[in-house]
Amino acid sequence: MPTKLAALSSTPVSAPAPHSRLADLLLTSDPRQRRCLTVLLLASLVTAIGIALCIAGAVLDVFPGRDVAVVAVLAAATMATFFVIIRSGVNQRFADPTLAYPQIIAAQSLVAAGYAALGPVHTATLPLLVLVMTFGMFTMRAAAVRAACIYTLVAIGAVMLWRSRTDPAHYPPLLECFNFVMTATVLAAIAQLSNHLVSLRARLKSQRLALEDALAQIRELATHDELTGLPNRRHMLDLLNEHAQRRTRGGQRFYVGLIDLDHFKAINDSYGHCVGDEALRGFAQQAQAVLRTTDAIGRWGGEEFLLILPENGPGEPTVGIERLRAALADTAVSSSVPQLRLRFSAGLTRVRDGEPIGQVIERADHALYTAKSAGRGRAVLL
Ligand SMILES: Nc1nc2c(ncn2[C@@H]2O[C@H](COP(=O)(O)OP(=O)(O)OP(=O)(O)O)[C@@H](O)[C@H]2O)c(=O)[nH]1
Repeated sequence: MPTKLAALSSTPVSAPAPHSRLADLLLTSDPRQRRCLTVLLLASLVTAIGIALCIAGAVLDVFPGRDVAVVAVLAAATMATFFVIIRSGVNQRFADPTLAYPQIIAAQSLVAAGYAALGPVHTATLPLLVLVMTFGMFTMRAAAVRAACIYTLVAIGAVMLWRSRTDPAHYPPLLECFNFVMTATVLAAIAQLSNHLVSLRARLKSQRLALEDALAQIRELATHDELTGLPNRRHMLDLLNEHAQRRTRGGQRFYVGLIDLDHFKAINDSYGHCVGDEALRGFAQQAQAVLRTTDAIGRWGGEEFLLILPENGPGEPTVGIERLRAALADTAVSSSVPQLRLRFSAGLTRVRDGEPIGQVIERADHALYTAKSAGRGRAVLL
């Protein structure tokens, strides 16, 4: 399309700070991977604190150190494995790259193992079951949260039953029954809450999409003419200023042109306003098809259009305009009035270095007036 004149400014990009380089190295620069790894690191921090407490408990002889050490090593190995899988990008091969479900299942299995190993202080692990499910609630589907809750209940129930039989001194059966019922109640509440959370997430997502749509529409309306779809006057002024600024930094020279459709009032008067609108759309389509992709055309107002034509080596700037004139002589711009042909006059001028844009437009307008006075259907270069 000949409306694309944007060239990237050469703003220097500053080097990232050392801490951000370290964060990129550890967590990658991909925002999604980063989110997964950040959650995993948070879970690892909780695990590390748990392991530190276990070491302290074992040193103080609060519970048997050997079993707890096995669970601690397993926990550290599990976290490290998930970190490697996500950091290396292997997780991208799975349907859910967050790996939330396998992580939750692994974490709950470790908590259940910790429950079995911690003897006299085993109930301290129960809040961890809730914490792990809370991690899952924010990312998993409601069905996956339900399945994870059921798995957790079965795993912890089996451990409670096993330990109340093998070590009733530290796992009194009655206390275990109480723990089991309480755990089941909390997990059921979490499963229920996750339903609300999922519908809330869905609502937020659809609101975000609607907002993005509205924003895109507003942006389009602010910069484009509704009838022809061409850039509007304000956008063309922005493009003109961009070109002028680029020129001061050694960019291309350029011409500015004004096109005015000839006897357009007569089209409206003879065939009606709708045909007039159709003709304006037809003109815009032809102009976009015929002009160079480096040229820009926008609706300046009514039946007047503004052109920006970068100078690509020696040659007449009117070549593109004459190509457009020839194309319009051959093209029907209204389906209801197929014999209707558009003619136009054009005024062109070369932008002088450092010249205010208003002055350039005034000169182009003067050139256009000269073309009109000279009998229309022509281009004048001033
Ligand atoms: N259908 C339609 N007509 C428009 C629109 N904007 C401006 N016009 C019409 O364009 C016509 C311009 O008329 P004039 O300024 O007299 O120009 P002209 O008839 O083209 O005559 P010359 O420019 O001297 O050749 C007016 O009748 C406006 O109503 C539009 O969006 N749609």
